[in-house]
Amino acid sequence: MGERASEGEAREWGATAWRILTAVRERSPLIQCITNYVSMDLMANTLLAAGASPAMLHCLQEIPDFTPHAQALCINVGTLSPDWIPSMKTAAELATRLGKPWVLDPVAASASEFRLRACLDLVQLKPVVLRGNASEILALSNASLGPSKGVDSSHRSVDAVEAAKSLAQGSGSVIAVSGAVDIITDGQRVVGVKNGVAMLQKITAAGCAVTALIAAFVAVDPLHALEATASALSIFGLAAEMGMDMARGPASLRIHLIDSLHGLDQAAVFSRVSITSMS
Ligand SMILES: Nc1ncnc2c1ncn2[C@@H]1O[C@H](COP(=O)(O)OP(=O)(O)O)[C@@H](O)[C@H]1O
Ligand SMILES: Cc1ncsc1CCOP(=O)(O)O
Ligand SMILES: [Mg+2]
Repeated sequence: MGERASEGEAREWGATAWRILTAVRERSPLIQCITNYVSMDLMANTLLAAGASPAMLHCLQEIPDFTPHAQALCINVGTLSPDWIPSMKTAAELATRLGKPWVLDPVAASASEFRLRACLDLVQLKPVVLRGNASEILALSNASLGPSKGVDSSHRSVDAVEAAKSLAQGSGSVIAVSGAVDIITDGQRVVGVKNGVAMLQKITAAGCAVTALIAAFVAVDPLHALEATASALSIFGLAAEMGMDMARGPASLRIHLIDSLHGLDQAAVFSRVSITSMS
């Protein structure tokens, strides 16, 4: 796989990421999040810092009234229990029926048969994008439980490229595998994102937060889900890189990441977005 971006390609990706971030800031899309208890705060603050409008609504009775008003939906199974599943499925079905993009985060998909089954059922409901770590993508692609470290990955993203392509081809979703290099594929094209810092792994719900950011980016550019996904991962990683310059550890990185995302300017995006075609 050739991974060197030409200068022209790098410039184009910078322009794409900036265009989509600007659209999020200008249009402030409403993002409905059905997400785990751990992630609610960081996810909502990440969306706000990017310019989007978060709503953490997961009550089944509210979905028919509320989901039609959202520009995108983010479903995350992190603290799953059986009573959450009807809300997730109803919202996903409604979003798909209304032509609204929805995004799935299959947290700890390989932790149990119950969770794996729920994630595979949700994949059937056609998320526009599915973002997980390498262990989660491998479990879904093989439809089997693997070695599980719970919510953290025990695999490298680069070792899940073929699994991601096969899952994308089987599901019709764009698949993103996060890690040191984020891999994004629609089953044909493969793109890599190098922005980010290793210390993100020490902030709980960093993955959940970037999945919600993907939902915001896809909300304003639903026809280019792969580009929107790569851009969101790159912008989040870049905010982390800039936040890291001021951070003293994971707790302060969490704060500086949000500040950097809020303040991100065109010069930084054009010069530091690192997205390359890998196929
Ligand atoms: N080793 C790393 N170096 C740089 N960025 C990383 C690294 N590992 C994860 N990230 C970034 O951290 C964020 C969360 O990814 P990840 O830790 O894989 O998700 P999860 O928390 O769901 O397991 C992503 O933006 C990803 O790019
Ligand atoms: C620790 C934990 N336990 C259940 S959900 C959750 C948060 C996981 O967040 P992420 O996948 O972004 O690390
Ligand atoms: Mg996760």
